[in-house]
Amino acid sequence: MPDNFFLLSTSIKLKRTSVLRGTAQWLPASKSISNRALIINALAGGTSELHNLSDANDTQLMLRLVNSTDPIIDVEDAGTTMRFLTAYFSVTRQQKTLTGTSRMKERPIALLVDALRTLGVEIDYLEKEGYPPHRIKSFAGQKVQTISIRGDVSSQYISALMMIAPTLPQGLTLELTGKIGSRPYIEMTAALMKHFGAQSTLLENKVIVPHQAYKPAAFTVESDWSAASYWFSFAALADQAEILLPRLSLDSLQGDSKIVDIMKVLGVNAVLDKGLLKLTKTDHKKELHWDFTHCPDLAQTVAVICAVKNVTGYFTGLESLRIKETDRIAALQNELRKIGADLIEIDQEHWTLKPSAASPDSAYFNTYKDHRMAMAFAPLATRMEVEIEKPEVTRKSYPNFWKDILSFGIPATEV
Ligand SMILES: O=C(O)C1=C[C@@H](OP(=O)(O)O)[C@@H](O)[C@H](O)C1
Ligand SMILES: C=C(OP(=O)(O)O)C(=O)O
Repeated sequence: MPDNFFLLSTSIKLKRTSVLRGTAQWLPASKSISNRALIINALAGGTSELHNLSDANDTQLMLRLVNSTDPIIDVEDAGTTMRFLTAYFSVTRQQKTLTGTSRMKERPIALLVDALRTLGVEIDYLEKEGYPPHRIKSFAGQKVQTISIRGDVSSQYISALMMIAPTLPQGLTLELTGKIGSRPYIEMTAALMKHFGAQSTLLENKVIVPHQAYKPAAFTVESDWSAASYWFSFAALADQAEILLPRLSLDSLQGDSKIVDIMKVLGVNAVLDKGLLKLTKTDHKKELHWDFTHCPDLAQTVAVICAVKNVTGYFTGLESLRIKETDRIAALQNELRKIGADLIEIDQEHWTLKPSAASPDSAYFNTYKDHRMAMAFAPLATRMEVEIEKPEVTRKSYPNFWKDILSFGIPATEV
C-alpha cells in the first residue's frame, strides 16, 4: 500500500464494523518524547543514538528543522516544535524567523517570548504581538537567574525553558504562577533531561535547573499513549473486540497513559500480554467524572465515547482545548450535535457531556485541520457509517492511522 494512501482524498468513508480483532502495528512512537529527545540531543552535541523516533509529522519536522541552516523555520502546525525550537535557537544564538500555518499564527507564544526576553534574548514579532511569526535576533548573555511564568496557558513554554536551562551560565529557576496544566509533560521533560545527564528539581510551583552539561546517551522512544487512546475507543464502542497495541509500557513517562484508568469506567480492560497491550471489553459505568487538566489530548477521545455509550460526562480541565490545533471545544460541540449529543458549558470550569438518545445510521464529520478530531470520531464506525473530512490531518501525530484501520478489516474508501 503506498505511503500516501488517503493523503489526497477529500474525505474517507468507513463502513460499519462492529467486531474488531487485530494489532495496531503502525501505532507511532510518542511525538512528545521524540521532540524532547531531539532538542536535548542537539544541545548535547548531536551524537546520541536515538531509536524509534516517531514518524509523526511534528517529529519529522523537528528532525529536519533543528539542524536547518535556513533562516526561515516553518513548523507548520506543530506546537512543541514551535515552542521548543524558539528556545533552542535563542540559546544557540541562531538568527531565525519562526513561522507556521495560519492556525499556528493564532496560537499564543507571548509567555515564552517574554521569558526569553527577560533572559536577554532579542526577539521581534513580525505580524501580531504575542503570536508567531517572530524573529530571534540576538542573545548577548544571561541577564537573570529566576523567571516567573504562568502555568495555566501551555506547559510547552515551561518545557522549552527547562531544556535550555542547563546551557545557561547561571542555570535557571522557574517560578510557576497560577494553576499548572499538563504537569505530566513537565515531568516528562525533567525525566528526559535526567536521561541525558541533566538534573533538575521539580517542586509544586518551582523548577530549579543548575548549569550543567548534557551527556550523549542512547534512548529508545516508546509508543504514543495519546495515539493509543483511539484504539481504546474502538474497543469501548465495538460489540466485540480484542485489540493489541505494541511498544507501550504501563509505567510510562506519558501522562496520557491515564487512558487506562478512564477506560476502566468506560468498559475497556487493558493488560500487558507477551509485550503487547491487550484491550478487551468489560462492563461500564453510566457516569464519568474526569479532570482533563493534565491530559488535555484525551478529551476528544473520551467525549465521543461517552456520547454514544450513553455515559453522562462531568468534565473539568478543558480550558486549554481552545488554543490547540483548533478551538476543540467548539469543534466538539459542532460535531457531537450531529449525532444528538452535546458538550454543555456549565461555567468557566465545568462541562457536562450529554450523551445521544439515538445515534443516526450515518454521519459526516468535519475535522477543522485537527488530527484529533479525525481520530476521535473514526471509532464511531463501530456503530454507524462514518465519513471523515480530510483524512490526511492524522499525519501530524499518526500518519498510518488509516492503514491500521484497514488492517482491522474496516472497509474504507476515498471520496
Ligand atoms: O509538551 C508536550 O509534548 C505537549 C504538551 C501539551 O500541551 P499544553 O502544555 O499546551 O497543554 C499537549 O497538549 C501537547 O499535545 C503536547
Ligand atoms: C496539542 C497538540 O499538539 P501541539 O500543541 O504540539 O501542536 C496535540 O497533539 O494534540
